[in-house]
Amino acid sequence: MSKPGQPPKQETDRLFATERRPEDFRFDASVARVFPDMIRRSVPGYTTIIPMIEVITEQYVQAGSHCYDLGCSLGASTLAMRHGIPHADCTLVGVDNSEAMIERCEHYIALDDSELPVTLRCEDILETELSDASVTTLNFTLQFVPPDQRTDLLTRIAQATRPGGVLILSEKIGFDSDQEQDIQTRLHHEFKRANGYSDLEISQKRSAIEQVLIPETQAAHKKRLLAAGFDRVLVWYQCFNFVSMLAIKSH
Ligand SMILES: Nc1ncnc2c1ncn2[C@@H]1O[C@H](C[S@+](CC[C@H]([NH3+])C(=O)[O-])CC(=O)[O-])[C@@H](O)[C@H]1O
Ligand SMILES: O=C(O)C(=O)Cc1ccccc1
Repeated sequence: MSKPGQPPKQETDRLFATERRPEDFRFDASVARVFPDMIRRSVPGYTTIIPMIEVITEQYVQAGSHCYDLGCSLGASTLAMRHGIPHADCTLVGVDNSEAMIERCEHYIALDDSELPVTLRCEDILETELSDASVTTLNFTLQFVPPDQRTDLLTRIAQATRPGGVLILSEKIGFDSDQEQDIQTRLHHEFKRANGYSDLEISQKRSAIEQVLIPETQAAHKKRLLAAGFDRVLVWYQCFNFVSMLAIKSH
């Protein structure tokens, strides 16, 4: 790994460029090494969503509260939250169960010049302790949690959230209409092609994530967020089949 003060070495994502045996996608060391390049070239809107997480955090963070970034990977959303928190008495916690991600994330946090302390936990977000929260982020993480465990997690988040607090939830979504599903999937694949991915890379990645990234419709997400204890849910961003929602707990 890199020395303190130096950024971890980042590589271009070529993980699916040559023929591989079919295997489920995992957040291991080879993914962590290419992750900034992979997510920027694969998720339409990611480069807009990250700076907006700072703006939303600034709007909803409360003095003396806890802020959580669940599934923080290398800390892009964690750092956006950090820059949006003006209170020195807030606690910011990043959680990810991939050791390779957390290890590299520590370096990025150390290189950032904000003074707010960040606690990183290498833990399962289904088990991590949550309390007294004002802003929680699930930036493209819930999609990797098995669907039958999503309600429990969102209920725990809602219960831990103060009145007036929020959850920022970004997800790859699915559509009820097969026609819309086909159009949005095609546009997403065109986005990847425009970013230099080949047809082989697109199709091998698609097979690798099929069993681990389970999209749901926007309606299913809204319904679950309300059932979990949030009072208002709105979509603040959509690009093709990728959306970001804001779930708000009333005062
Ligand atoms: N049960 C779990 N417990 C803990 N971590 C988990 C779990 N399941 C998945 N993860 C972690 O969630 C992260 C999802 S990536 C988030 C991007 C980041 N938010 C960003 O804004 O750059 C999104 C993507 O790759 O599409 C990975 O680091 C997993 O290890
Ligand atoms: O690459 C894709 O096709 C995606 O749907 C997004 C993605 C981004 C990073 C890891 C897994 C999935």
